[in-house]
Amino acid sequence: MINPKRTIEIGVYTGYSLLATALSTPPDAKAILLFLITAIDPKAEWYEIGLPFIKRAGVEHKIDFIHSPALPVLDYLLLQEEKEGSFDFAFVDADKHNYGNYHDRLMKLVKVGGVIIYDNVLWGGTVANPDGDINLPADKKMITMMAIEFNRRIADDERVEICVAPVGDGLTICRRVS
Ligand SMILES: C[S@@+](CC[C@H](N)C(=O)[O-])C[C@H]1O[C@@H](n2cnc3c(N)ncnc32)[C@H](O)[C@@H]1O
Repeated sequence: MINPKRTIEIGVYTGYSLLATALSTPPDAKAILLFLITAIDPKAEWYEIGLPFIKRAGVEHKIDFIHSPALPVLDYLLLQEEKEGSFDFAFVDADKHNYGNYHDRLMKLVKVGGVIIYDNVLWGGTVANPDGDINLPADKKMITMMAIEFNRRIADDERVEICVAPVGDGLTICRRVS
């Protein structure tokens, strides 16, 4: 849809969504031999499990895997003026309590017209009825409340147009419009 060339992946795990992104970057990306996808996760051992499949798919050269929590990496990218507005796409599927912090940074890193997707925004459906399951453990309930707050915040953010896709655990597709 947006023909992404430079992308950010926050939360890699074994690289399932990363591989999908890598396969969807344009074929000419291969010719210019640049790292196109900045993929960030503090657990390198999980990425290494998926890496053979990424190699087999012939897209490893497109990926700059950064073994770190995402926030300091995003802040480092923002120190480089040329990185502002330089990304076409970001996929966020990591620690839920930082989604708001990621949004603040990604709104500077992703260009106007670019897309950010946030995963797990429905949090098992609990966002629709946070008091519905009294057996929900406290840590899960806390994430429910964070997801509600994040969803409200994104809905009120005039810099983006959003669409919540009720697939899987809920994806918010967010297009930067200003
Ligand atoms: C649900 S998994 C990601 C799944 C992946 N997107 C996929 O489709 O296979 C969440 C990942 O977020 C990572 N994570 C947790 N805290 C993080 C942080 N502060 N910064 C970046 N990644 C983080 C975890 O290590 C884990 O690999």
